[in-house]
Amino acid sequence: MGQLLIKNARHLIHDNELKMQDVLINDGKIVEIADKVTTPATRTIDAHGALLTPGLVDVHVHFREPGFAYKETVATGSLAAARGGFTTVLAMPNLNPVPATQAAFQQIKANNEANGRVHIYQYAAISEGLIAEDVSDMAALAADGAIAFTNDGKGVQTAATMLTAMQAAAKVHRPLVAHVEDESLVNGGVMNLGTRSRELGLPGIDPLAESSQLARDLVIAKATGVHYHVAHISTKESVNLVRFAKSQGVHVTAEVSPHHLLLDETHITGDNAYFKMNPPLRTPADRAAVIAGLLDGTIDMVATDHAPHSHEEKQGSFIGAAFGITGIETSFQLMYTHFVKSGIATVEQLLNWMIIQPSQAFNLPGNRELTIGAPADMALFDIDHEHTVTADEFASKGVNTPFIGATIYGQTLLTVVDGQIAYEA
Ligand SMILES: NC(=O)N[C@@H](CC(=O)O)C(=O)O
Ligand SMILES: [Zn+2]
Ligand SMILES: [Zn+2]
Repeated sequence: MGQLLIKNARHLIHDNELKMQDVLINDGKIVEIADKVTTPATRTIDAHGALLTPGLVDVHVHFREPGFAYKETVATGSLAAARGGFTTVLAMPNLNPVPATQAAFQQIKANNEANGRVHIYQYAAISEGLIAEDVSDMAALAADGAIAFTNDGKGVQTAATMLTAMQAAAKVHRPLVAHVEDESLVNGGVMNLGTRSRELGLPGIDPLAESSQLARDLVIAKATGVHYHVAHISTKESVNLVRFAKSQGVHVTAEVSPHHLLLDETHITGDNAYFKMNPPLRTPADRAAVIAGLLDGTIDMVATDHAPHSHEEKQGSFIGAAFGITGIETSFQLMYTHFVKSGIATVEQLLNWMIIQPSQAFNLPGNRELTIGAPADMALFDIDHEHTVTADEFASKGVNTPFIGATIYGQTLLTVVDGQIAYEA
C-alpha cells in the first residue's frame, strides 16, 4: 500500500532522456519507480506525461517575517514557493529583528518551521542591522542552524569587516554570501547608470559598485579559504572576475536571477517601478555575459531573489519605489520556456542549475535525483501547454513582477514535500 501514486510522469533518466514511468510514495519516501506500478495507493494522480523532477531549490528568497508581514509571510511565501515547484528555500535575513543574535535567529527559525509548507533554511546576518562593523557570533548562530551568513540588501562596506566575517564563516564551515554593492558608487541611483537611465532622466547606479566590491571580496576569499557565494550577479565584469577567481582556485560560487538572464535595461518600458530591483537590469552586453557565464559553469546556479513588496511600495515612478521583484512562481517556467524549449539548454542543465548545484553548494539534505529510498520532495510540471501569467494567480502577497503578461510553459501541477502534497493546481 502506498500513500501517493503518480502515474505516467516523464522524468529525466540520463543524457537528457525523459522516460514515462509511475512513481509510488510511501512514508515520505519514494518506494517504487517502474513502467507500471500495480501497488495500490490511497491517492492516485495521472500526470498525463507531465515532467516530474526532484523539488527545486532556491537559495535566495525574502519571506519578510518578522517585520514586514504586509509584504509576505512565511505561509504565503512558502505556498508561493510550492506553487513554483520549489521544495527547499534559503530565507534572507533582512527582517526585523535582523537575525544577528541567537534570540532573533531562534525566533525566526521557529516561525519558519511552524508556518512553512516547504523546507526553509534561514540565513543569519553577518552583522547587526546588516550594517554594523562588528561581526555576529557565527559559531553560536551556526550551532543554532544558520545555513550561511549574509547581509543581503546591503553590501559589506569595509574590507576589515569582510575579512573578519570570512574568517569566522570559514571557521564554522558555512558559506559567506555577498550582496556586492559599494555605496560610494550608488549615487542615489534607481536603475543602471547608462543609456537607458539617461533616456529616462533617472539617476543611475554605477555598475562598478558591484564589480569593484566583488574584486575586493574575491581577494579576501582566497586569503581566508572561505566558501564565498555571490548573490544575484549581474555585470559582465563580475562574470569575468568570478571566472578568473575560479581559475585561481578560489572557493567561489555564483547565482544569477531569471530576470538578469531574460531582461536588460532596453526592456524597461518607461518609468515603471515593476522594473526596479537591486542589482538593476543591466545592458544587453551584461545580459549576454551572465548567459554565457551560466552556460560555461562560471555561474553555478539560478536563484530568484524573490522580493515581494506591497502595491503602494511599487506604484508609479522608479523614484521612491522599493527595490525588488517577485520571482518564485515564475522562475522554473521562465527558465524552461526561454532556455530549454528554445533549445539553448537541456532539461538536465536546468535541473543542475535549479536543484543539484544549489544543494551541493549549501550542503543541503534532500533528493537531487528521483531514486528509490530518496525523500519524496518533487514537482510536476506541465511542459506541453502555454500559459499567460496574470496578476491574480499568485500565491505570494507580492505581484510586483515585470513578467505579468508573459507567455510561459511549465506550470506547476503538483508539489510534494516529504510525501505530502504542498501544492496542487
Ligand atoms: N533585490 C532587491 O531589489 N531587493 C531585496 C534586497 C536584495 O536582494 O538586495 C529586497 O529585500 O527587497
Ligand atoms: Zn541583494
Ligand atoms: Zn535578495
